[in-house]
Amino acid sequence: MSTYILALDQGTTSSRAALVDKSGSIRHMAQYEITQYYPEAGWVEHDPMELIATLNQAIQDCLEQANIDAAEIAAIGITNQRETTILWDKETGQPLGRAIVWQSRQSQSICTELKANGHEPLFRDHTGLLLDPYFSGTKVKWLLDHHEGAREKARQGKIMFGTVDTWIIWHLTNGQQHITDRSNASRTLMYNIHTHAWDDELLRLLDVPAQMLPAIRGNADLIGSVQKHPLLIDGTPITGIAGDQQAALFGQACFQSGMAKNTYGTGCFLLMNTGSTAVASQHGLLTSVGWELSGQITYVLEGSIFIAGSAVQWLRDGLKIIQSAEDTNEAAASLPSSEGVYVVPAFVGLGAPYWESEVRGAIFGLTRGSERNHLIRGVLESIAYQTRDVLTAMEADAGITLHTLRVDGGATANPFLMQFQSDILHVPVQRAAQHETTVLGAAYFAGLGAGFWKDRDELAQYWQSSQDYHPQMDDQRRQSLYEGWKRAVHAAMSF
Ligand SMILES: Nc1ncnc2c1ncn2[C@@H]1O[C@H](COP(=O)(O)OP(=O)(O)O)[C@@H](O)[C@H]1O
Ligand SMILES: O=P(O)(O)OC[C@H](O)CO
Repeated sequence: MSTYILALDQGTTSSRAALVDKSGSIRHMAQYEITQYYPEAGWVEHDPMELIATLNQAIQDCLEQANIDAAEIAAIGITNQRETTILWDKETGQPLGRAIVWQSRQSQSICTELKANGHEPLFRDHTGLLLDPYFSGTKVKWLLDHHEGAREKARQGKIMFGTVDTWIIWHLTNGQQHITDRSNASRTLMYNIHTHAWDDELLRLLDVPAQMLPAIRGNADLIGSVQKHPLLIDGTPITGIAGDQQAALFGQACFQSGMAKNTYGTGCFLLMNTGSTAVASQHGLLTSVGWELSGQITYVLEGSIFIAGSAVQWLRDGLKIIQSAEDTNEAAASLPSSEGVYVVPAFVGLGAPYWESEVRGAIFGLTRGSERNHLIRGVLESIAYQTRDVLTAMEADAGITLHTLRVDGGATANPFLMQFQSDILHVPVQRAAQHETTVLGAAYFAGLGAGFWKDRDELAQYWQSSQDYHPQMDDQRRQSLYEGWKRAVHAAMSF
């Protein structure tokens, strides 16, 4: 009997596998950390083989915990860190070096040159993105430029490109399927969000051969089936894929236009469902595909914040002023305010809505009385302020006012941060009862594709809030705190 959907989430810091049952609950989950490589300043890389090995370990643990046979898996759903770029040899399956991670800046000079040649408006119009090293396109070009003969081999169809979803599917299907989905494709800088195909004009500018690109599918399509996998049964269907932020939006049941979620992990990713309209941002946000279901495209507006929870990790591992991320709650709450201290955590530049890749982090407002807790509080507040920057831009772009923000991700475990977030936005914040909304979203896509669940209405019933935070701060204080943040950001940018 098929009792579970197996959902795989290959993220920036870890690989997870989860078994989700008919009631939409995660029954078992396992997680393995992956190694981060920093070969040069601003570069971040992963070992593609380790991504697969850790996923397999997680699958094995999950099956053991559940004490089930792999035959009980009805279908598989995949979600992944987006934009991260892998090239591999079609014959041997060997990757060309490491995966270039979304945070990595090694293709900055390619972006600068394309911008200098006036190409940014074209990229922006066709892809909904910007010329920033964040996205896959310039990473692919960089890899082809740095591996001798790779471009020619790619032209001959011997080298393949994939984001992490594509790489996982290649492995699950024993090299039978070279496929991505629209949500991942729409983060590559090579996909046209209006024609819904790879864009030849952009491929020419990037000098990327079309032969190396995967086929594109809808999010709950039958993508392929498992072949010769050490843990899974041959023929198990793969019926869902989505980039992790779109999967989290889906897992949060934000199915209606105007609904939004924010995920507080390594970075923060605020996504709003804009329905069938691709809203072109005038305020530094990105337009991407949320999902395609039954041939219907849903678009999203996205604000990508590069540093959020990773600034908390910096307090722990860099400054060593906390033992664990949880310590930040008590430290911040012990003060009546940050007393004018602002931390701008622009460690890898600033993403939305500023897109300033050269700016670096700064601390403002220190006095002789400033101490550890001010810094900790400043870091947590910076997460909330950056979210307000993005939400303000989003409301202006979409022409709507948000009534509630659904939240998920590791840092939502911090009550101080969640209350401050609600205060600074002046919007209620609802923490999802199922915290693992990303993996859940992948399961939902796969389950819809496999007929495990009937429709989105059924899934919407499973959503619950575990905690609601309501705004308590008076308008004047909110305004003056936020104005201080804006001054701090602009001072950092002009440094
Ligand atoms: N109680 C907490 N307060 C603040 N930040 C936290 C807390 N718990 C975890 N975090 C932060 O959340 C992040 C982990 O969240 P997670 O959703 O697992 O991220 P990712 O999916 O990006 O790996 C870490 O950067 C960590 O510093
Ligand atoms: O793996 P996460 O959760 O840090 O998400 C990474 C994003 O997909 C990058 O765009």
